[in-house]
Amino acid sequence: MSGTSSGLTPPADAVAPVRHPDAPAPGEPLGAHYGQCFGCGGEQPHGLRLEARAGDGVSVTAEFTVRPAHQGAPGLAHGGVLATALDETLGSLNWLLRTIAVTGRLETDFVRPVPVGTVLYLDAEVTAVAGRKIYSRATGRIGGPEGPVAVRAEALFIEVKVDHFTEHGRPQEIRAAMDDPDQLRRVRAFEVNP
Ligand SMILES: CCCCCCCCCCCCCC(=O)SCCNC(=O)CCNC(=O)[C@H](O)C(C)(C)COP(=O)(O)OP(=O)(O)OC[C@H]1O[C@@H](n2cnc3c(N)ncnc32)[C@H](O)[C@@H]1OP(=O)(O)O
Repeated sequence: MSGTSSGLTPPADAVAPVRHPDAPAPGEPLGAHYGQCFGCGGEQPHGLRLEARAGDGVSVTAEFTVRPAHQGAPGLAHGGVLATALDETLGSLNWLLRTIAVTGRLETDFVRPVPVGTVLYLDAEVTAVAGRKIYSRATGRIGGPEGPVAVRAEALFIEVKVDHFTEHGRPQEIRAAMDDPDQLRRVRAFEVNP
C-alpha cells in the first residue's frame, strides 16, 4: 500500500524542473559532495558509499551495495539505511539544478527485504519545482536495474543558502570541507545557487 501525503503534492503554480546548463552530462559520475558524508563519502568506514551518475533531464541513477554494517534483522538491510540511500540519491538531484537544498519531507515504501550483499539500483527524478520547494521521487530495485522494486520514496527538498550549514554545522567540519583539496567537492558543497 502507498499514497502521497498532501505535503508532497506540488501546488498548482509548480513548474517543470530545469536542468542547469553546467550540470554533468548524462552518464557522468557525480562524485561525493563531502568525504565524511554517511551517504556518499569515501572517508566514512561504515557509510553507504553510494555512487550516483547524472541521467537525462533532472534525473540520476545510483548504486549502493548493502554491507554487514548496514543490517537491521540478521542478514537484511536496516530500513533506515535504505531510507538513507533514497535520501542521498534524491539529494544528489539538486546538483543538476545547481541548488543547495535539504530534505524537508521523505516518505518511503519498503516493498521487499534487501539482503546483505545485494546491490540496490536506484533512480530518481525531480518532478516539479515551486519557489524553494523541490519535489522528487526515487525507486530502488534489486537483482539489476530493471529488477523488482524493493523501496521507493517521494520527497520534498527545500532550497537553503550556504548559511544553513555555517549557522547550524560545527565550525571544524565546515572549515575542513572549505579546505577540501578536491575542487569539485568544494564547489558542490559551497556554490550558492546563481
Ligand atoms: C557545508 C555546506 C555543505 C552543503 C552540501 C550540500 C547538502 C547536501 C546534503 C545531502 C544529504 C542528503 C539530504 C539530507 O539528508 S539533508 C539533512 C536532513 N534535513 C534537514 O536537516 C533539514 C532540517 N529542516 C530545516 O532546516 C528546515 O525545516 C527547512 C530548511 C527544511 C525549512 O525551513 P525554512 O524556515 O527555510 O522554510 P519554511 O519552514 O518557511 O518552509 C518553506 C516551505 O517549505 C514547506 N515545508 C517545509 N518543510 C516541510 C515539510 N516537512 N513538509 C511539507 N512542506 C514543508 C513550508 O510549508 C513552506 O511552504 P510555503 O509556505 O512556502 O508554500
